[in-house]
Amino acid sequence: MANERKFFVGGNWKLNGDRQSIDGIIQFLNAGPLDENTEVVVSPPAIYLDYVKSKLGASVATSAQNCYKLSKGAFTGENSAAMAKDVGATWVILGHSERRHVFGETDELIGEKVKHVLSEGLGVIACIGEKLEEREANQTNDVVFRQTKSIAANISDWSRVVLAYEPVWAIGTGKTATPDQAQQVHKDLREWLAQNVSAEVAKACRIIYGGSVSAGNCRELATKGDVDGFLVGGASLKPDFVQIINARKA
Ligand SMILES: O=C[C@H](O)COP(=O)(O)O
Repeated sequence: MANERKFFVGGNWKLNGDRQSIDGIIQFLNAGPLDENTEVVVSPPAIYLDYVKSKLGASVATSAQNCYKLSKGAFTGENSAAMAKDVGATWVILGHSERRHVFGETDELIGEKVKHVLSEGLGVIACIGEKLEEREANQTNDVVFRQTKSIAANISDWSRVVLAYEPVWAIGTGKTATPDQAQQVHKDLREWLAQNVSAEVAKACRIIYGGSVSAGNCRELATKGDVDGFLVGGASLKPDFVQIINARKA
């Protein structure tokens, strides 16, 4: 069933890239061609945000991979949304599973960051997702609803939020959720939004999938009615990313 949500594809480069490899990524992105019906965002390491923005064509936006909950101060090693905005970024990824599980970020801190980033005028790609043991214990919805609840409590403007469902067991493992598994969670999340936020937000909010998305599996995933795009890790560093951006193109 067609809907009015614009397909959204983000490339999360994680802790990868140097000027030489980044030049290669910029080259294939600028060459495209990229489906104009897809909103495209790339998220380089913060150190390269300015460089990437200065070289990319205007149709691709940039995002920070994280930021602190305040705009400045004595917080050695952190970056802020204000700084990302200053170098042209329009989005920040928050709550990525690596932030949650490698760096110990809590639902509470992620909620505070969501609130802060929106107050700075940027968009938020808010990530949620269950671990393998949680899925096996039938706790997937409990986990993603709990994570979404603490994000939702801090959202002042849903038009600047994209929800990224990324099952932890599928990230970087080559083990993708099946299109039906992804669709089921996305549908359940949309129902949660309808019941806990509003029918309008549930209808308009993009819910994107992340976890071993590739040129080979993106088209089938993209046929699912509640899959509104992707957050891509490893494959966003390769020319395959163009095929993923174009997953809905005939
Ligand atoms: O943010 C992206 C996700 O962590 C997915 O990464 P991946 O495509 O390498 O599995």
